[in-house]
Amino acid sequence: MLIYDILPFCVQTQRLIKNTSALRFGILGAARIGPEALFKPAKTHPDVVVTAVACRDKTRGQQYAQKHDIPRTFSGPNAYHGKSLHIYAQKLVTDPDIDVVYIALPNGLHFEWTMRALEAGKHVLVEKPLTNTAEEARQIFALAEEKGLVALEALHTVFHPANHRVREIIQSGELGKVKSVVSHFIFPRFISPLFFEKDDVRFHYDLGGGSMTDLGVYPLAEIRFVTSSDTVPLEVISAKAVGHPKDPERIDRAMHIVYALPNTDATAEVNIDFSAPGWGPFGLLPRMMRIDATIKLEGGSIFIYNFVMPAAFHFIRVTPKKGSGRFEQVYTFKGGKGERSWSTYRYQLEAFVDKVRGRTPSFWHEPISSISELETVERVYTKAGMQPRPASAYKRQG
Ligand SMILES: NC(=O)C1=CN([C@@H]2O[C@H](COP(=O)(O)OP(=O)(O)OC[C@H]3O[C@@H](n4cnc5c(N)ncnc54)[C@H](OP(=O)(O)O)[C@@H]3O)[C@@H](O)[C@H]2O)C=CC1
Ligand SMILES: O=C1OC[C@@H](O)[C@H](O)[C@H]1O
Repeated sequence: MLIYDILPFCVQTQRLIKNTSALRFGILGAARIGPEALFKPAKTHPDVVVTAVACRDKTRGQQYAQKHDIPRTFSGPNAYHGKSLHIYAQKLVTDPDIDVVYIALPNGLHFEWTMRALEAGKHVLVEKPLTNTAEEARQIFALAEEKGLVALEALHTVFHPANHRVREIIQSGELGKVKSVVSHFIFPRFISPLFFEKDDVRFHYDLGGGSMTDLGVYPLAEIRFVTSSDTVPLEVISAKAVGHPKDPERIDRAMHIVYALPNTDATAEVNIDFSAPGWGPFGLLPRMMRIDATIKLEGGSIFIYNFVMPAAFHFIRVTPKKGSGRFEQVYTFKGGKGERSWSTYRYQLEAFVDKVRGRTPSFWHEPISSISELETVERVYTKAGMQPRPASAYKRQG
């Protein structure tokens, strides 16, 4: 089970009549994230159909396709690795009946398969983090631009109106300048095995695992987005990693990071953990699951609870130093597209399709934001005394 499996997004499952020329998406990997990030949102988008999945294992691929109503399966052993063995994934990305490739593979494979899809002339929606290195991200956006294709890192949270509302409150100036931010994304140890597999892709260095690449990109994106500092890498003042038992030297189970926000003396502190131990005598008292951010400003504070899955439930508490506070919950944009039931992924899909269709999306997660996010991730690992995630061996073709 993963965190999104427990969310009540079922309201999104009503069926629509699709456009006859709807964009045909193919997913690489019979991935756990597929249903929440693409299949459910696609059900309410008239211009999206999911038509194919590539999977290493034939039986599992077929079961996945059947379960999620995906008409075509490309599968066979070792679909993603080796010179000739990647044939099934390559068949999907080069298939003339696919318009968009959705890359839901482990992080360390994102670069190669995004490049292969772009080389084949396909638009690409890539799971977060876009790549293992900032240089790889630059290559992706350069190729996408050269080919006139859309490539988007699926950093879905920044598409949701709740996070836009926090940014709007800060930008309005009602509470003055930002002084500090503190953010958490923490899974307590007692429930961690429910969300992460024993041998999870997140715990493999060669696959780009680690708490910073997996969990850390969310608080990082939130901090940068709400403080409008998402076009430059953040300076990392300090970063302390706790090693994961599977590979303690290279994989971080937890990270404590302090960033400097640009053009100000404000700092942002982040705590992330795949499996936070209990506290108190013998660590017997369990910790709470935490997904929140507190922004302190000159004139008060803003707290957002659940900036990662705000469609399930969230609240924004605004506490001015003078006067009374308030709570807000924001599920739609005023006068914009969207519905109460739309998840972060659904808003993201709307924007992605708008972009592919040549319309201006109401919001876009720009290439510069992805590149500078990855520069920051590299800085965090270096500061923490760990090797940044390894670059892919894949070289652009042609
Ligand atoms: N946007 C979001 O909210 C979320 C995003 N993610 C991101 O999505 C991506 C996939 O995560 P998730 O769905 O949890 O992952 P899964 O564990 O489901 O793995 C995804 C796919 O990767 C392939 N795979 C697994 N292990 C290996 C391996 N050792 N070598 C090569 N391929 C392998 C499998 O392909 P096959 O089916 O062919 O066996 C699998 O289907 C990650 O980048 C993650 O960061 C994840 C969760 C939430
Ligand atoms: O949304 C998420 O929550 C849990 C993580 O492990 C996952 O990769 C992430 O995207």
